[in-house]
Amino acid sequence: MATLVLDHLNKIYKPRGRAPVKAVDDVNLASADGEIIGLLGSSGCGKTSTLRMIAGFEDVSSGTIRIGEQPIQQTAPARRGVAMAFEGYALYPPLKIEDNIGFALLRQRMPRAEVRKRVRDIAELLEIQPILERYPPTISAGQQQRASLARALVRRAPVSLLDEPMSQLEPQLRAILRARIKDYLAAHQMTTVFVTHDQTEAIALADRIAVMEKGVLQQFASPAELKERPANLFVASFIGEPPMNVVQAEIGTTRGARVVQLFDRAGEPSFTLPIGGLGQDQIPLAPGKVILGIRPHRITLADQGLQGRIQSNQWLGDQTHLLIEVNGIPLTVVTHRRIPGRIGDNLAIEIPPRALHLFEPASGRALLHGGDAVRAAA
Ligand SMILES: Nc1ncnc2c1ncn2[C@@H]1O[C@H](COP(=O)(O)OP(=O)(O)OP(=O)(O)O)[C@@H](O)[C@H]1O
Repeated sequence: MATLVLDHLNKIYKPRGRAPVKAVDDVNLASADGEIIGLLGSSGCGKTSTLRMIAGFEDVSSGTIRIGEQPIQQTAPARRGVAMAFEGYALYPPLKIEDNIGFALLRQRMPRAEVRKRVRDIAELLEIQPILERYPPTISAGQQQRASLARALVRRAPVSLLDEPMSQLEPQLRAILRARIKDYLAAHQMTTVFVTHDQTEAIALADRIAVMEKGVLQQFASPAELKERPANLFVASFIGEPPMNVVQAEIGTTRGARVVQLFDRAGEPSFTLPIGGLGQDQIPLAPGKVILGIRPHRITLADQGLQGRIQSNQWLGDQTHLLIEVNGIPLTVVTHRRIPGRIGDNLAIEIPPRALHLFEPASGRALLHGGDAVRAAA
């Protein structure tokens, strides 16, 4: 167990004959001891480059990486106290899976019997006991991936790095292993960074998630915080399934009361929502254009309220996803009830103040989270 710190970390690739690529842009991040961190973002956002710099397989362009108090970017990969599970597995073909997994422990001169026990235990956890006697080229991609993961986890290194550790596994097995891996990491207090582009995986496994986009760390926070208090419109739209509703809007006043005026896709004024209680004391909300975010789960169905028309209605077994058009604005709504309405039927909704998130149009920066303002006013 150790802390991991990334301090103004940058990676610029300079491919021959092509323009330089800034893959990692001034990333700052500090883990707690034994913390599990998910690096989450879409393809090409710099997750793997960050992981490979920590492991020592990629040079740092500038900035510092520290494990504990120790800067490590000049230290050889094998001496960093880092164990990595590679996306491409990187198993040694001439060694049996058991020997692949135990290799680093034997090199540390751990007694053979102890290595064997540790390897057997991790193999059981990852359900690969039946292939321990086999060689890498003779097993499936999913088995190779679990062998590679076992080889990293068995070491209980100060820092473990896992690159898309379960991408080859079917969803059911992935969900089971996720829970077991989380237990294992917590039991051994293993500081871990794992890369994923799957937000369900990030939310299930991580204590905190670092959301990256275009090499820039957008927010580093707990899953709940990312949902309730997204730092900007990118995080707000990226985290949450189905994604947040995003509507052009304007803060104004109607008959002395503060409201947010929503606009439809053609830029025509649609309906207004009262926001009298939000941010009244702090007054962070000057009149003017904003982007309004509304989480689908926070919209409620009501007997009376905003009148809408159903555009789609899907029951997914445990929740209903509705698309409801309210005066030219389509809104996704999620409810855990089964809703009988058909396409074209009328349905009324309510959008409580705590459902609202307001963002600055130019920068996307969050201005106000309705939940915070409602809590502050209570
Ligand atoms: N060796 C390289 N030379 C030049 N550019 C590179 C190199 N490796 C990565 N890049 C570029 O750097 C950026 C970040 O790549 P990186 O692999 O870190 O992203 P990622 O988030 O891990 O993506 P993915 O999820 O697809 O693996 C991308 O634009 C990529 O094309």
